Amino acid sequence: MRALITGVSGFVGTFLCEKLLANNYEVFGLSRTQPHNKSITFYSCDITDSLKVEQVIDDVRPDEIYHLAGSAFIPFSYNNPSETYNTIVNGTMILYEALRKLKIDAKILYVGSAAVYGDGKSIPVKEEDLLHPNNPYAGAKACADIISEQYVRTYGMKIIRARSFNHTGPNQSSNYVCSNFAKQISEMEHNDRNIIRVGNINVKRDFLDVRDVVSAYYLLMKHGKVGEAYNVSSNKAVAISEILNLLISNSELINPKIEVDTSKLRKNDTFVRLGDNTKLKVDTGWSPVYDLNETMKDLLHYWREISSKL
Ligand SMILES: C[C@H]1O[C@H](OP(=O)(O)OP(=O)(O)OC[C@H]2O[C@@H](n3cnc4c(=O)[nH]c(N)nc43)[C@H](O)[C@@H]2O)[C@@H](O)[C@@H](O)C1=O
Repeated sequence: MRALITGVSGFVGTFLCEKLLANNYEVFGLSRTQPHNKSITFYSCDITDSLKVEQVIDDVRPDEIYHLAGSAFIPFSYNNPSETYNTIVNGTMILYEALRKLKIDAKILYVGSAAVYGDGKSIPVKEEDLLHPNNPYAGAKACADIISEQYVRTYGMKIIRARSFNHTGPNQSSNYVCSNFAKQISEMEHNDRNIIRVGNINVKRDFLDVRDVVSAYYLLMKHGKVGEAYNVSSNKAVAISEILNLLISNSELINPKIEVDTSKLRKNDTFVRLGDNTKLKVDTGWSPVYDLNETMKDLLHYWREISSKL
């Protein structure tokens, strides 16, 4: 089986690559930056470069495509809406058009985001709920989600949509909340600083371990229904303050000070993001195996290794 991962060098792409290799796939990857795994065939390519994307698809002729490429950090999108829409919306169109033009009938997992729901009316949100994007990233993901459905209905392309909720784990960029706190804490274990800088820690998020997320993508590709959207979520909402407490309780810190850094506060931050994962479980048999405390321990371990080398 030949699988192409767009955005292969990113946080999730790296874990997905390992998962597919472990399942005897021939893995091909496309990204702007070099991948961690050297045993794949890698193409240095920007997803918005239509000519190059077409060449890659023609060369690889994949059976499966996991479409992960595109920026994922919501605050970046506030100041860079055009770039965000370009990589996510245009990038998705370029991929689908290359496949259509070359008549390649690959199965595709479009990796979208739960951010598309915004502050939805129902909690937990279900796939049939309306999309209410409240930032450029969420708007772009909503557009690409709709384009994906349209390409199934119009051209019969075999696209399954994932709507992924927050995820974390070792190797994640410190842009994201869990990784940011774990990094600060691991550094504080080695220096005299006693203040953790935070944004809004009253909001609630539905977190999965990245390793459970890639298992969901693997199973969705196998058993997900073409044309359908699936929440990839834990079904549990946790306050960011609870995440912080969990990390502190697994650390050597005693009563660190928590200080709000106003530059980390966001306009229109979604208050509660919680997803119903029944459809994913029923259609694919997926079930998460990592509990949040285990994930936080692994994340702390990852940052301690880095801090100890500084
Ligand atoms: C589903 C969705 O999930 C992710 O988007 P996100 O929810 O914005 O993720 P995050 O880790 O940046 O923030 C989570 C929450 O935590 C609050 N928060 C408090 N204090 C800090 C803090 O110090 N840093 C950060 N980053 N956030 C903080 C922050 O205000 C926000 O409410 C992406 O993967 C995205 O690609 C995606 O698709």
